[in-house]
Amino acid sequence: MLAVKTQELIEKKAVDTVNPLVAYKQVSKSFGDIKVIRELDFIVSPGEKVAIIGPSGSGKTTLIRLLMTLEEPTSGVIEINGEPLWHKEVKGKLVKADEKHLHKMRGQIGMVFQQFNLFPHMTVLRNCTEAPVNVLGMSRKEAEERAKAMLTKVGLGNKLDNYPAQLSGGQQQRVAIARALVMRPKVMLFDEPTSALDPELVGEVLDVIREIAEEGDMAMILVTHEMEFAKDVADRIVFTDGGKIVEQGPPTEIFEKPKSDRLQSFLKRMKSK
Ligand SMILES: Nc1ncnc2c1ncn2[C@@H]1O[C@H](COP(=O)(O)OP(=O)(O)OP(=O)(O)O)[C@@H](O)[C@H]1O
Repeated sequence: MLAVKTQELIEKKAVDTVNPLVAYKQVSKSFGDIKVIRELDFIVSPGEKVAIIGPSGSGKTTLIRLLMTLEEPTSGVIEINGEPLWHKEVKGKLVKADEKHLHKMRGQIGMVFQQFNLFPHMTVLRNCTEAPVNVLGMSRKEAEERAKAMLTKVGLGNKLDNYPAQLSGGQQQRVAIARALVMRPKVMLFDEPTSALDPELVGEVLDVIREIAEEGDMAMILVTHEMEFAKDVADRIVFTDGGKIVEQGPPTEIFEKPKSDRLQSFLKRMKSK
């Protein structure tokens, strides 16, 4: 049986929106004694593009690792399309989810990390077909067709048979983006996707992300230190500090009329960098 609080949170409607794609309800995450995320409520609508900004250590990466099921909340509930990520119903009772449930939920999410995490011994094409074949059960033929289309979309249709080591960092990150897209996720998570790149390679990766964002239907949650990019791409900017959302709103409000002292001084520091 679940704790009463968890049960109540699952039953509680997410604030502010009728059918959120993603809902964090009172989510906290601690590592030992350190509370990194604090009773956080956060929603993302279908197709919405959200950029998360905030000082180093404010919990941005942890926030999206929780959705990717790479971390488990210490308390609170996360839902995708109204279905709890870490809990499932068995015979009318909510219980802790098993690996099968997590696997199914994870199938709706794509993630692109700072490091590209490609398999070095596999070709570019193979890197993009392993998960759809092994995780989604897609036929290899369909996976290859879809992978080729996604690799072409990110400008790498001519690199199918190359190995990661033969590509630049920017190209490797574009493979990682194509690999996530092949899975047809409902939401794509980007964790500082350009921070491991040489400065001259940042633009090509941002351009690809921008293009995907403009296509529209997939939601995106993007952790970034690139303020101009966040302004361009996001429908909403979320400013986190101390494991909480301090302020959020459309880019024009957040960047041009920041309300809180903490956001004002963060933006000042970012400008002077
Ligand atoms: N697995 C872990 N074990 C212990 N502490 C962790 C772990 N993961 C994160 N932390 C701590 O949690 C805090 C928040 O980390 P997180 O990476 O989420 O912040 P961030 O806002 O993404 O930072 P940055 O902008 O520097 O990437 C940091 O103090 C970090 O050291």
